[in-house]
Amino acid sequence: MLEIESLTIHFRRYDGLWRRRSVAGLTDVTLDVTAGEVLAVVGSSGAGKSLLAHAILGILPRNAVIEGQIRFEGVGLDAASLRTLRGRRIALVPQSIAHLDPLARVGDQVRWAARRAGLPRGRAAEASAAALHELGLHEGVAEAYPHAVSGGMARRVLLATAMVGHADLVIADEPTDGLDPANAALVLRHLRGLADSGKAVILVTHDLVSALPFATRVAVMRHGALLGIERADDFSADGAGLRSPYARALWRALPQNEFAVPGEPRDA
Ligand SMILES: Nc1ncnc2c1ncn2[C@@H]1O[C@H](COP(=O)(O)OP(=O)(O)OP(=O)(O)O)[C@@H](O)[C@H]1O
Ligand code: NI
Repeated sequence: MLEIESLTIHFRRYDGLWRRRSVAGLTDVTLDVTAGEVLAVVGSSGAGKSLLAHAILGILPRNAVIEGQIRFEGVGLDAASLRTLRGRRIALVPQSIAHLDPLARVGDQVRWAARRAGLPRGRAAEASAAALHELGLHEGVAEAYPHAVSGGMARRVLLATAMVGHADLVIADEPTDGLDPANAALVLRHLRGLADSGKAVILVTHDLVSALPFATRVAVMRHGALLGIERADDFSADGAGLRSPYARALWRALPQNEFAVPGEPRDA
């Protein structure tokens, strides 16, 4: 469904008045996402995960210089194609709950997302109520302003705005940040459900362990580069099935795995 080929992003910056400098963001990232799968994109802070998400949606800042190809169902993504795809066939769950409009009731915001996705007025109201309900948010929540809902609820509202238009590709940027384990699992179950119903999901997260039960494949990023794409199932036992040495090291270093590595000293 989505193909990214040799995506490189850098940022132009001015040092003082005259000197221009270029700061690397992403380097030569190639990956694809197919219908029916959850691709988890993992990496520590600053790895470039959000940049990747924003590049797909075409919402990078003006000083970003982009090279490479991004194709959605074979069509190159550019400003024109994105205008029709964004919010309709490709949806974003943004990383920060600050992206809710503080001056609008949350139910209205979900309804607007449905309208933007092309649903007629009546259907949009219905779909928005259904999406909120499905995520365990009762009717009172729809009437509330963002400041009056908890962080966990706000996260689910953001997920509802992305789900309501039945986009084919949902990009969720840290959708479980700040959620307790039960709510995090609820959100991840929903994303998995989208994939199981034939959509494609990109799940950006720094929490590999929580994502694994719901992911099909895992793309491991570090310092703006893609270090490998692994099958989620290969993150098991001592990780011998993992192809990238970094992914293997990452897996073996997890606290719960420290005894699972046969024949290796624990502090190696
Ligand atoms: N507008 C910009 N100008 C210059 N550099 C930027 C800009 N936006 C992002 N970067 C840099 O790109 C790198 C990757 O940032 P990104 O937000 O993608 O990281 P991330 O993996 O999403 O991290 P986190 O887990 O903290 O959200 C960072 O080093 C960041 O400073
Ligand atoms: Ni991020």
